[in-house]
Amino acid sequence: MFTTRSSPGGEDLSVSLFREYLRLKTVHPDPDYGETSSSQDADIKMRLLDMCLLGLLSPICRSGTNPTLKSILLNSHTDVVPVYQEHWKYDAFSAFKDAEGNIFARGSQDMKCVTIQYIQAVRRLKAEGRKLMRTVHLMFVPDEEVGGHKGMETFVKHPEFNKLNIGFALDEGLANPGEAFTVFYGERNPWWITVHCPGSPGHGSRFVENTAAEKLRQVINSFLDFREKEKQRLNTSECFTLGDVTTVNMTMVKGGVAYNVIPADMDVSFDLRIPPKVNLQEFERQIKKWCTEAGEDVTYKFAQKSMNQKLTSTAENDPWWSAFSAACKAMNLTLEKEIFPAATDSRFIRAVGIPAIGFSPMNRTPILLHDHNEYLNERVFLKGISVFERLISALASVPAFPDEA
Ligand SMILES: CSCC[C@H](NC=O)C(=O)O
Ligand SMILES: [Zn+2]
Ligand SMILES: [Zn+2]
Repeated sequence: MFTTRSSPGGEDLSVSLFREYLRLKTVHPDPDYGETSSSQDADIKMRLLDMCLLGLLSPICRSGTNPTLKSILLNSHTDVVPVYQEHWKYDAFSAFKDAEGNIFARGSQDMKCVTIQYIQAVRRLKAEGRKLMRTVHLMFVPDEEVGGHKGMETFVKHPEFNKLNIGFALDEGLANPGEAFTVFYGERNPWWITVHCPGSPGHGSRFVENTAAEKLRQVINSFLDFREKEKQRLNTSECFTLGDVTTVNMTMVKGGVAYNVIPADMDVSFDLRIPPKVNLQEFERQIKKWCTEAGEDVTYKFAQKSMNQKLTSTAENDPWWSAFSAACKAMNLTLEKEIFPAATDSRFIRAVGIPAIGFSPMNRTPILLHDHNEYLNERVFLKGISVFERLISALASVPAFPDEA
C-alpha cells in the first residue's frame, strides 16, 4: 500500500494514502494485518521482524549517517478498536470525507493518522536529500489496543530491540480541541481488579446473615466513594487534568444463579487508573482495607497491575526535550504537557529506560478516540506531516552525548 500513485479529484496524495490505510480492517477482535504487514515501500526499507513465538510481525526501517549514535524511534500501532456501526454517520471503514474535509473512520485519530504522517514526513526528508545524523526507526506494532503484551511488551525484551539502540521515542498522544497541542510525558498505571465476595447461601425469602451481596455493597461503596472524591478533586482544581487524579470505574459484576437462591459468591471488577505520583504500595493497602472492612474472606485479584512510574524528562536542559520543544516553538506551536490518562505502548518503552513522548499533532479537534464518528480533518492531518518533518529532523540532529562519542 505504500506505493506512489496518482490521486483522484486532486486530493493530496498523503490524504489518499491515509484514507487507503483507514480502509484496512485491522480491527479487534480479529484484526486483518494481511496487507499492512506485507507492504513494501520504494523509499523506506522495510524489514519484517518475526516475533517468533507470537507469530506477529513488525516492519522496521533504518537510515542515519552516524549509525553508532543512539537512534530515534517513531512508534505507532496498527490495530484499532471495534465500532458500533449503527451509531456512525458513515461506514467506519470507508474513510468518508465530508465537504469540510473531515475524514470519518475508526483509527483516524487513534492512530493511523500518525503512522502515515511519520511515513510521509520521512519520505519528504528523504526526497529533500536531508541527511539525518541519527538513525530513525519506524515501528508498527499490532496489539496496543488489547494491552501490547504480544507486541511492544515482548519486543522491548527482544535482542532485536536492543540492537536498534534507541535513545528517544515518539508514540501516540491525544487530540486537543483548542489551539494548543498536547504532549504526554508519562502515563497513569492501569490496575484491573476483581474483588471476590463469598457469603452464606440460603432461601431468597429469609434474612440470611453474612451474605455475599452485603459484602459486595460495601466494596462497591468504598470504591465508588473514592471515585466521587477524585472526581471532585479534578473538578475543583483548575490546573488538574484527568492524568492527575485516580479514576475508578466499576466495569463488571458477576454472581447469582436464580431469583430465590442467595448466592454463595459475587464478584465485582474495577478499572483503576493511577497517576505516577501516587504511592502504589499505600494505595494497595487502602484497597486491602476496603476488602477487610467489607466482611469475612473478601479477597481481590489483579488482571492488570502496572507499576511503572517513570516519567520522561521535560526539563529545559534535557537534550531530547529541548530539541522537541524548540522545534515546536520554531513552528509557533503551543504545547500543553500532561500525563496520559490511559495506557499506551509508551509505558513499555519508558520501563526499559528510554524516554518517550506521546504526541499526535491534532489541534482544533475533539477527542474522539474509541468513540462513535471518530474523524480527523484533512488540513489538520496534512499540517501534522510538516510538524513531524521538523520534529524528526530536530531529534535526529541532537548532538552526540559524551558517552556516544
Ligand atoms: C491496560 S492494557 C489496555 C490498554 C488500553 N490502551 C488504549 O486504549 C487502555 O485501556 O488504556
Ligand atoms: Zn492508540
Ligand atoms: Zn486506542
